[in-house]
Parts: sequence; C-alpha cells; structure tokens
Amino acid sequence: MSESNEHSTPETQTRCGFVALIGAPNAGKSTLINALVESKVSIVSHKVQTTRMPVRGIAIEGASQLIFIDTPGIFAPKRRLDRAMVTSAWSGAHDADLTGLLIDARKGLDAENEAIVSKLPDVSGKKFLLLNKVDVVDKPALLALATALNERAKFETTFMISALTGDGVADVRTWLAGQVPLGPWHYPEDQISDAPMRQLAAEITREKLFHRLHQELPYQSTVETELWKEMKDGSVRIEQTIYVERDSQKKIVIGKGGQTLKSIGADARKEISSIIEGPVHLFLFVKVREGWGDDPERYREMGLEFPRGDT
Ligand SMILES: Nc1nc2c(ncn2[C@@H]2O[C@H](COP(=O)(O)OP(=O)(O)OP(=O)(O)O)[C@@H](O)[C@H]2O)c(=O)[nH]1
Repeated sequence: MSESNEHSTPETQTRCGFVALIGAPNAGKSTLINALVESKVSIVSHKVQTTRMPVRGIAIEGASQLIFIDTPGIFAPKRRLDRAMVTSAWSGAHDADLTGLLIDARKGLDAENEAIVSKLPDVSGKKFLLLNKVDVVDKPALLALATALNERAKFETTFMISALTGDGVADVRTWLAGQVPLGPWHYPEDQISDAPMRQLAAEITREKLFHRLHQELPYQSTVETELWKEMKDGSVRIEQTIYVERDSQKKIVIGKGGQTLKSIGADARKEISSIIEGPVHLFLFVKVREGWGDDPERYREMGLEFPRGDT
C-alpha cells in the first residue's frame, strides 16, 4: 500500500500518538484492539471497569508507537451513569490524535450509529472509518454502507476489516503508523507489554489510598508502579511508590506502626491479584516529592492526563 515506505523512516524520526476507537457497544472494539496490539493485556483489561484504564494497549509499527485509548461503547444514554460513560468516550476522542469510528457492518447505519456520526464533527483530530465484521457481510452492502457514511462525515480513509479473523487489521496498523505525529515514544520499549498493567495497578492502589484517607490527603498525591516483574513461580512482584507533597502526609499514609500502609497494600494486592488471576506480591513505598505537580511528563506516565495532539 502507499504508506509502506514509512518503514524506511530513520530511527531518529520516531512517531508516537494516541488513537481512540469509538463505536456502539459490541461493534468489536476489544477484539480489534487485541488484534492490533497482540498482547494479553487488552484481554485482561476487558474485565476491568474501563474508565480506570485509559491506555488499553500499545502497538509498535516500524518507528511508530501507537497508544490505544480505552473508550466505553457509545449509546443513547438514558440514565445518569450512562451519560457519564458516553461523555467519557467522547472525551477520549477529543484527547486523541486520531479517532477511528468502528461500525458493525451487519448493523449498518442504524439509529445508534446515526447518532454517533452526527456528533463526529465535534471531534477535533483526524477521523477514520472502520467497517467491521466483513466476514459476515457481503461486498455490495459494504460498499453502500461505506458510501453512506462518507457522505455524512469527513473520514481520512475507510477500512473494511474483520477484527475476528484479522483480515485488514495490518493495513490499519500501517496506516496509523504513518499518521501519528513525529515525536519520541511515550513508553520505553521494555515496558510496552506491561505498561497498561503497571498503570492499572497504580490506579488501584491510588483508589485504595483515597478510600482510606480522602479527607487527609490532597487529591494530587499519587502512585507510580516502579517494578512489575513476572516471577518464575507465576506470581508477580510489584513495587510502587506513593508520592506525597509533605512529610506530615507521609506519616499519615504510613500510619501508626505502618498499619495504614499495610491495609492499603492488602486491599490493592487483593484486587490486582483478582484481575490478573494470580498471586501478587506488592511492596509499597512512600516518598515526599516537592513540586511534582508541575511535571506534566509524570502526569502522563500515570495516565492522569492525555497530551493533546497539537505537536
Ligand atoms: N463475525 C465477527 N464477529 C466479530 C468481529 N469482531 C468482533 N466480533 C464479535 O462481536 C462481539 C463484540 O465484540 P467486542 O470486541 O467485545 O465489542 P466491543 O465493541 O469491545 O464491546 P463493548 O466492550 O461492549 O463496547 C463479540 O462476540 C466478538 O466476537 C468480526 O470481525 N467478525
């Protein structure tokens, strides 16, 4: 295909970007991300409440790093919680460099998809169209659907794929690799496979921390996973640091005789262990980091904020 010479990009010309996939529930987002990322991480994350895990998977294609943002399925919200989920899906798209609209080609342009398409102009980055499940839809219907959708919104390109069989998925990855902005990779190569899990584990510990101490800690206190190591016996050793702003907060987190930290650790360990379905050894450290809140790179690593695609 036309973009294939992208592979000859010199090593220094790395690219990196955030890609959001949006679509109605059951359009096949999880299946597609699994196929794009080829890692067990996205399978695990399917079981986890989505908003906790902004980064769903990372793929490398040539000199490009593609970071897939998780978004919940978009549907017509009836309840308040539904509305929050849908808002979160759209905000994922607003933060991404590229947004792919995934359509279940069997369903075509039904009311649900019409509603999503009508909101697409509000998304600022580049948009592309993915007609999924081509394994079960005949060609004339696909072409008609592609035409109808392209008349309603501006897409850079249209892919016809089967996330299930993998048909056409490599073309999507190659195209994305050429589209994401020039820039350094956000994740070091040796952390790619477990970066989303590190982030999720940090988010879980952070949640337990605030559950215990929400009145005593400033919201900015945060957690980083420094080590994620799969051991020979099948267990995972995780080392995390809780960063606070002042010595007095450090004392609060540790608690009398270390009791508070111990119970936060026990809660977090239990939950991480149930998600990865295996034993976890969790080690928590508490450090004072002054002025850490000014460091946007740190925010990013922790998944608290997405960089905007304005490079
Ligand atoms: N025939 C066929 N089925 C597919 C394809 N892609 C996904 N599916 C099936 O469609 C169903 C929904 O797929 P998911 O990947 O879970 O969909 P999702 O969009 O992540 O769903 P939510 O998490 O609810 O938003 C599953 O039963 C998949 O096996 C495809 O290309 N062809």
